[in-house]
Amino acid sequence: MSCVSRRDIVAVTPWLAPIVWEGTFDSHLIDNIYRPQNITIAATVFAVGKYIRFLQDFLLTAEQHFFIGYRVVYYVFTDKPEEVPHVNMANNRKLNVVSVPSSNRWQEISARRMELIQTLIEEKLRNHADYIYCLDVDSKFHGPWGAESLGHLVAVIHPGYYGSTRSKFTYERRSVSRAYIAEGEGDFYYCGGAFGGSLKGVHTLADTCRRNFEADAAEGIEAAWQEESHLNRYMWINKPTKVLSPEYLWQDFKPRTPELKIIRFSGVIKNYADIRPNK
Ligand SMILES: CC(=O)N[C@H]1[C@@H](OP(=O)(O)OP(=O)(O)OC[C@H]2O[C@@H](n3ccc(=O)[nH]c3=O)[C@H](O)[C@@H]2O)O[C@H](CO)[C@H](O)[C@@H]1O
Ligand SMILES: [Mn+2]
Repeated sequence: MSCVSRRDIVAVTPWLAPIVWEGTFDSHLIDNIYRPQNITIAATVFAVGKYIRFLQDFLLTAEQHFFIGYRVVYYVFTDKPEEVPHVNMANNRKLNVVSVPSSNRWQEISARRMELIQTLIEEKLRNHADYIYCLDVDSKFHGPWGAESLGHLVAVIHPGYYGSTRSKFTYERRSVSRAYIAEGEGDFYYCGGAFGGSLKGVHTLADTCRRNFEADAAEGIEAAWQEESHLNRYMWINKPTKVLSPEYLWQDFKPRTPELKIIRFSGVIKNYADIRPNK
């Protein structure tokens, strides 16, 4: 077995879900389990407004690293379907474009993803995909992201907070919000930029987050980090069955720490003033 044990990281949660780090799994063995199952992986990515500029690198690098050897279907949500770049793909991989309206607020674009993901699962994915990952477009793949990440409900630890104590997590702290997490509660701070799981697992997550987001909005409340706050609340109540380490969503501006043996996916450095409709 090629896997070596690691003593510098925690590889299991207190509810006994694996925390996936390089060196804790044998991808050959995992592929031997999943390849014969002939599964399809859906990946959603939103490229609305100026974020269309990130799509080409996202797709090119995904074609090098994301579930290579598996059937993959990308769903690109955009208001600029004519600007979706052409990227050559292996014949078991394809891309579908879904037209969506733009918005003047980036917060709304980001948050509305939950509703669109829910609808996609209901209307298009049932019987056509087994697992789904929902990913930020302003990011690139740098290393393999494969079947070791599969699970019913999968969350990624936010790279900004994996070494912090709970009191530093930027959860929604106002009890009026449905994303509220009280002081002293919460497990990890998860990122909104990458999550996934089985269709059923993600459908329930998206449906719940969307309802809570809308109920908040009807009362004039927007959680501190929009859908990311609602996702964190959801994952606190409904524990993820697999947790991915920050290898699965790093940030290019962050210096690498010794625990990080590989970067699989990472957010590019962006000039917010230049790309967001409102700042
Ligand atoms: C790494 C990470 O976890 N990032 C999260 C973080 O900030 P980020 O700064 O990463 O948010 P962001 O600006 O990347 O927006 C999230 C995503 O929404 C889409 N988008 C956004 C604006 C726009 O004009 N057009 C467009 O297409 C695009 O796919 C983008 O990747 O907090 C946000 C809170 O709302 C989301 O939870 C992000 O996922
Ligand atoms: Mn982002």
